[in-house]
Amino acid sequence: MAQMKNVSNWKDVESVPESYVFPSEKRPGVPVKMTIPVLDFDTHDQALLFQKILNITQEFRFLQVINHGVSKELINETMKILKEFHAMSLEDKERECSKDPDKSCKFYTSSQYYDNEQTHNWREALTFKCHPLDKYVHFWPEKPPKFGEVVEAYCVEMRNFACKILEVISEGLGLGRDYFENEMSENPLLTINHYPPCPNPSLTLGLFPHCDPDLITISFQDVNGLQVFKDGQWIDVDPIDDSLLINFGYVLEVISNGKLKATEHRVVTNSKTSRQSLNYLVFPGNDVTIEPAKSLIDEANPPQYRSIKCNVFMTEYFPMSRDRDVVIKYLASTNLNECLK
Ligand SMILES: O=C(O)CCC(=O)C(=O)O
Ligand SMILES: [Fe+2]
Repeated sequence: MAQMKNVSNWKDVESVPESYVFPSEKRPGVPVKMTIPVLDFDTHDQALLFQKILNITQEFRFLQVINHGVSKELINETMKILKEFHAMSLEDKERECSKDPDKSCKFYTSSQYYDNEQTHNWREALTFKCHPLDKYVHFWPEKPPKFGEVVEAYCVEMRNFACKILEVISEGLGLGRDYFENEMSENPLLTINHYPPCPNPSLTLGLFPHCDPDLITISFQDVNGLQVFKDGQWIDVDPIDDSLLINFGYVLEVISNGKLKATEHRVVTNSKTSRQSLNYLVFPGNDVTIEPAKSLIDEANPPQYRSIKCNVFMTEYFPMSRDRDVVIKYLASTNLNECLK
């Protein structure tokens, strides 16, 4: 059965297995092309930077950032080592990711809820906690050689960049410089998605539509496939060289009381080449209460979302339908049973 799950072993499969065929209304269709403006991060004018972030995300939902300060060589090396990881045998990958009984490092096909999915995603993923590094690195894969060295350096750079952009956002929202420091961003996760070539991309999705359940996600992709939902249409987010992509998650939407909305996105497959994305997801600590920031609330701006403990949201988000309307209703409502139906 494990072999059946592993799409990367399906190089010789000529047709898509039935459990990976999405119902017709959810299939990719024809995407719309649109150029997402580029955000140059190399500036000292933080207020202007925030204004640009607001303008771009309100219209295009994703930020495409250049001059982000993360070394191009390090990104390339990280991509290379992770491609080597994904090229290993299923047995090796599973063994390398099973060192922590608390599962801070996992390898899986489709999603972590494979057995409960109606349709599977055409992907496999490696995900692990990465802060503080010395708490988690010994649970990471040790193969291929240099995995730890390269990925540790990448996580340090990602954390630096995440702190910078969160500082711009918190200042811009009027929350002060350090609102997202410490426990608000203490639980980052690196997820590496691998999407093997698919014999019939018109029937499948690499990843179903969803918004991330975090503060922000910083991603790198070298092959097209990511799409964003905008004004009722799916738009291709084609990467430009060396840029990092940023999207907002539900936690930021709640804290900003809806000023910064979580971005609905999905991934389509292709028949020619495999695709890999590096995704650095910034989560608060488990015990943090997620709620609209008090300073953003007054009579004219009542809270749009309720207070919820981060670990409660995470436990209930993953088994929930990923439909944005369902999750928003859950976050806005006080009646849990009603939402989880
Ligand atoms: O693979 C991608 O480009 C996006 C991945 C993604 O959306 C996720 O892992 O949450
Ligand atoms: Fe995502």
